[in-house]
Amino acid sequence: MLYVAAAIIRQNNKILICQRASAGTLPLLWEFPGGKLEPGETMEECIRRECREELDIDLSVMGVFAKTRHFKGSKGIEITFFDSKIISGDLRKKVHHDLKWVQPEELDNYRFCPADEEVVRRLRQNCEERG
Ligand SMILES: Nc1nc2c([nH]c(=O)n2[C@H]2C[C@H](O)[C@@H](COP(=O)(O)OP(=O)(O)OP(=O)(O)O)O2)c(=O)[nH]1
Repeated sequence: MLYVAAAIIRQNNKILICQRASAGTLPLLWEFPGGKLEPGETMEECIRRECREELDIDLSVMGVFAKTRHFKGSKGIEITFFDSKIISGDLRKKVHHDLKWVQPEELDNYRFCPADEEVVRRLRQNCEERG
């Protein structure tokens, strides 16, 4: 199982989404910022490290929004999505192809990694329920 932490970062009713690089795994698909857990760190440490490394921002982690598992053949990925806020830093695109702040109802316009589909659906539903 591959363990990944990802951040749901909200600001002014928008959510930060990131487009993966054109080279490498899942090219140009959209994702929530984050990455793979390294030995010896907690999931919270992982998400804060990845956001510092990839976006130059410091996060405050509020809680777990969702934990999902996705399988492709025998390979499994478990992603812990954290509700988070930016506490310092100016967002900078260091490794991604593109970054965007989008409203939940706009999420459908972007092609996300297959493992993110459930969370995208939940984010959309939450906004519909609030009307
Ligand atoms: N950060 C992030 N990764 C995701 C999401 N959905 C999803 O399937 N992934 C996958 C893509 C990667 O295989 C892995 C995260 O790895 P990473 O970001 O640290 O490293 P990477 O792009 O170099 O990944 P890889 O090429 O080694 O697979 O999780 C998501 O929403 N956010």
